[in-house]
Amino acid sequence: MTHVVTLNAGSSSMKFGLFELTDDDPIMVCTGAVERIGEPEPLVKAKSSDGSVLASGTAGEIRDHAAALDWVLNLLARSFPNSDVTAVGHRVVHGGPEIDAPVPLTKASIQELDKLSPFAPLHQPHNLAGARAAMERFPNADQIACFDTAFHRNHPWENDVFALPREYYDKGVRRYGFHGLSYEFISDHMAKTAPLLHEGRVVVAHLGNGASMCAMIGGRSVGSTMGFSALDGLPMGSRCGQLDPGVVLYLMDQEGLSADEISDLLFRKSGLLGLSGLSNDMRTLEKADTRESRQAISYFTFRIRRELGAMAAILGGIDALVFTGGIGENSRLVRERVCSGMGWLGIELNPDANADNDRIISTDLSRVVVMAIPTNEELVIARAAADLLAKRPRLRTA
Ligand SMILES: Nc1ncnc2c1ncn2[C@@H]1O[C@H](COP(=O)(O)OP(=O)(O)O)[C@@H](O)[C@H]1O
Ligand SMILES: CC(=O)OP(=O)(O)O
Ligand SMILES: [Mg+2]
Repeated sequence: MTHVVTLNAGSSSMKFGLFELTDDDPIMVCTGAVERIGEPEPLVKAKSSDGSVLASGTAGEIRDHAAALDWVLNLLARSFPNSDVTAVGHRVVHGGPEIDAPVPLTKASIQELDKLSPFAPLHQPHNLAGARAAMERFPNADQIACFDTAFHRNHPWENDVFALPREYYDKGVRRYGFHGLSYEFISDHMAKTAPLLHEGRVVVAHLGNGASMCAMIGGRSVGSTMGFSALDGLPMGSRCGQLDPGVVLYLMDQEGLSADEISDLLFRKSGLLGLSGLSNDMRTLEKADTRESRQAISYFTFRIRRELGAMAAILGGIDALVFTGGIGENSRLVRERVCSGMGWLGIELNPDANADNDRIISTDLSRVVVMAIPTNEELVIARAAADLLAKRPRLRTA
């Protein structure tokens, strides 16, 4: 039996999976995550497909993504010493303007992708560090990259450009869009479980530590709230979301901040963390219930409603709204706040279903079907690895 390891480094977490390759869909053997990386009480969890818990609770210090990766690889080696890992699939956040499908990784292609790190400093370096570490740890395995940007690559031109002189577009200053693996999972899942809705106009809100929304028609992206970098659109755990570029000029001219300082401010100190002065973590904010944490949540849900209205306008109405990501899958409060006052759009939330975290959380009479679907980026990565291996049994070139 052969296996695929999947690595998915988010901005605050490292998710992973071990999948058995079969002639059909890869079968999950184990999944888990290290969460709250770099915070005082990081969380670890891992369970195998038979339900047995391999790790759970708070871990000792996990200072950064490298330490998280060590933890993951040690757990896999300890718990599944006989697994035959033929491929490691990596979530790579940025693939640039051309790549619209998974690709095999080599040392040279990793170096090329590293050039995109400034566009996604919270992710790309960790994604590529994971690939380099996996090459050392699994020297005989193929390394495969699956890109967050790929799902959006065929979206319309209007959603691909900024109104800058055209030379910048040619240099790659475009609206890429992210969270594509999550959107692909939701699109596939809906195609199988709700084919009529899948054919229609769907808005997916991926609300995690990073957050974005995607407008889809027939399961394809036609718009994303995220743009050139993973900063734009919704406010996030520690990222500002949409910002008047004049603010950046002010920070440079009047406050004398350097590019590095502005980057640190916008990526790491803003969003829910900046507004609450407390935490980037929605669980902490919901519990804290201070004025600032309430305001941070209000701004978050306000911006989601605003973007939902904008997406409904470009789609000509919506048939389904899907919540996913750590907050979307779990926070009843956020879902309730987003849906309240959206009756004009045909959204009617069922409070009991929402409280129970059901799959469908709208009423039977709601014109828009509202759903909460756990995403599974790991499965999308494992499927891509399995497909590439099936097409070209020996991928590794360097
Ligand atoms: N039960 C819960 N209630 C509210 N928020 C939750 C819950 N579980 C997880 N979250 C939130 O989900 C976010 C992390 O989402 P996740 O998708 O795992 O992040 P990442 O972007 O790092 O992949 C955090 O803000 C966390 O507080
Ligand atoms: C692109 C992005 O923001 O990813 P994450 O939500 O995993 O931080
Ligand atoms: Mg994530």
